[in-house]
Amino acid sequence: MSLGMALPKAELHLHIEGTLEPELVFECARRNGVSLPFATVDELRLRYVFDDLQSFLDLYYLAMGVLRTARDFTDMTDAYLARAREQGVRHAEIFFDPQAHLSRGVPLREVVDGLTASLRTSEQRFGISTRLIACFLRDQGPDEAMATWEALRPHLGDIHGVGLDSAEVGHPPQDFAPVFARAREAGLHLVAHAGEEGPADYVWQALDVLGVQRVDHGIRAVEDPELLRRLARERTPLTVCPLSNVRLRCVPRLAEHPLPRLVDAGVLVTLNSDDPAYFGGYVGENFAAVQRELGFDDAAMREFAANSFRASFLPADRREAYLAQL
Ligand code: HPA
Ligand SMILES: [Zn+2]
Repeated sequence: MSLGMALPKAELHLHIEGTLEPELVFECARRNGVSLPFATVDELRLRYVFDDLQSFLDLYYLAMGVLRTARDFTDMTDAYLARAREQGVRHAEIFFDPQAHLSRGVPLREVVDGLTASLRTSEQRFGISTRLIACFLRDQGPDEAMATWEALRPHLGDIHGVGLDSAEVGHPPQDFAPVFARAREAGLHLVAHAGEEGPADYVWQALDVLGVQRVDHGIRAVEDPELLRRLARERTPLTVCPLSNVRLRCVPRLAEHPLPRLVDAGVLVTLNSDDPAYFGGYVGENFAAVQRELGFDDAAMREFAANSFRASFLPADRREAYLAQL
């Protein structure tokens, strides 16, 4: 097994709905009586070629339409944890998209119960500690985000943070200042996707207006030297997803990924899979691809793994215990 696969690591940028493999899409469709616009698993897999973020999101929201019951969410999460364990994951901070299910008439109780039924015993079964982060769909606007926040309130015992995802361009972080302020007052951790397809200015807004503790993606920060200095000085982590960036054509090829420039600027970078069922690899495969294509040495790969624990929302003593394993 390659070093990248074997290294103990935390995964901090993982959409649980993006772990839905085609086989489970068909299994859930069958048991829920949902009809699909593809005949076979292979036909679905052939669609996994994307021009940009939106073309991916169209298929991502379509496929997750088969998730109807708590059991579906439990099975999907169990399958992710089993795959993640094989790739060295010891801790996972997992995103889910409440609005993508509420809008289809699936009660939030069903979603959260299904996810937590798996996560509650993830340490015993898979040796993976977990946290759950609810993301607002930025393209559905700030009012719907606030309504979603209200719907989430009865579930806050199971939710550790909020994030911001979906179609980025034209939906700047600053629009979501009120709902992030509520989450902050409730003591939640704050993250946001910014600088994936959107400009470096969205990263500034995520930091200054939303007050996020980590930036998801953030790769377009390389276009702004002042922003790089800020991220490095404040040790604000970026959760970079290399295979995702190539598949969604944010970066033409892995060999041209801005990762080395981010590292050289002193930014605390982590490596993650984003939507591994769709982007050709789980987190260990992202580590392996980065080492192969960008020529990082073993010490640099260990540093990415160490960063994943440093950037986690675990308490300091648990972070230190994980770091001691590296
Ligand atoms: O990479 C992503 N970007 C934005 N929204 C998303 N939702 C799932 N994956 C993504
Ligand atoms: Zn993402």
